Amino acid sequence: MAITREHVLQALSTVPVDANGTDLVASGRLSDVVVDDAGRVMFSITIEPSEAASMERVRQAAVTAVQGLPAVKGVFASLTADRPAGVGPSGSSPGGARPRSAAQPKNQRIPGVQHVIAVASGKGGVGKSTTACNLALGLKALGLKVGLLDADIYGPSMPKLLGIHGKPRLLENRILEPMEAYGIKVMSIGFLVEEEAAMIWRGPMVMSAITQMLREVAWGDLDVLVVDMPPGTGDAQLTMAQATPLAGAVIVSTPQDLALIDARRGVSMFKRVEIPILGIVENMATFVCPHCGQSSHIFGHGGARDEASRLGVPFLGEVPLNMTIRELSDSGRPVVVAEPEGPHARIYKDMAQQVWTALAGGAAARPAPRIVIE
Ligand SMILES: Nc1ncnc2c1ncn2[C@@H]1O[C@H](COP(=O)(O)OP(=O)(O)OP(=O)(O)O)[C@@H](O)[C@H]1O
Repeated sequence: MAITREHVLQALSTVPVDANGTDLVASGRLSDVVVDDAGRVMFSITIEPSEAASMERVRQAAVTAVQGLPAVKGVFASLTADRPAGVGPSGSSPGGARPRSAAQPKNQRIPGVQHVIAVASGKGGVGKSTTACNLALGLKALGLKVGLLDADIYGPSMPKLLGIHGKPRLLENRILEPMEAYGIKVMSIGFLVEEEAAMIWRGPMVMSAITQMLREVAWGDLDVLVVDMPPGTGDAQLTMAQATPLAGAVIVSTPQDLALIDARRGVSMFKRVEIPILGIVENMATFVCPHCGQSSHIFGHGGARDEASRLGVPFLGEVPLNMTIRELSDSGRPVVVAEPEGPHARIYKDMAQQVWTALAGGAAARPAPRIVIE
């Protein structure tokens, strides 16, 4: 018998949330309950930030209750807290103070993971996921142990980019085993929910889903965990910044003015939460005609380099607009592994080297202190 929403609600109505015995469904804290065709169940529980610890027990009880239903193949439940007062829609808070929600784990390290870096963009479609994936493989090519977390909940692309099929295994204590491709460990919401269901992950649910994917996955020992962020500069990015000690962020932009304005916003958002900018990448910089070999600058050229220098952050390189990059990505064989000695792989490997040098030096983008001899 297929599992339905009603079955799930019935199970959740047996879970008490307070000493008076109010049940989860009656408490009004339950989000919409989503059940997909494969029998996986998703929901979130709304809490006050101060209730994070006590309500975690309720979340676990809710998971247990739903898991006990026949035909349930998986449960993804999260606690969500409203934005703290004073934090605007783009995540800004008056006076530039670092906004925090007590519902999120605060900057705890992920055991075994040396450095977590974010790959971000101010807007969608600029090639952030392509860059994150090839940068991760470039780091791997340096001999490092690398993980890749696809936190782009709105449009997870790593399963396709890396040609990964199947579902991650559930280990003990609700911990997921990451998938593997080309020698890197990979986790994506795309492994857990169908594409259409991913679109349901909105607003506060996104925050909690990201922290779960960071912490409830057996990453093991990693030198670098690369996180492909959702595009934009909103809550999900701020959650990320707050949930884990990010060693730095790489910002991807195309050379267009509008993309650059968004990239600038991305840089300032990370700076506001004191996360070093590892550098800016210009993607789709030049178009080399496959027929005549002539280069043209469809979106303009050099804008990101200029912007990086204006903002005082490193410029990590420019990736041309190239059909091979696109075709290989579409077929699940990223260019760094498909053509490891080719010119495009070289660009990503150089990028990886610069990022690793900054990380290993511990300096990231922090300016060295100025020594004044008097
Ligand atoms: N340098 C490039 N040359 C050619 N095609 C590219 C390049 N970079 C990315 N693409 C293609 O552009 C499309 C968007 O890229 P990608 O998914 O990496 O962008 P994104 O910024 O992560 O998008 P979203 O925010 O929508 O997830 C993909 O089809 C990808 O193959």
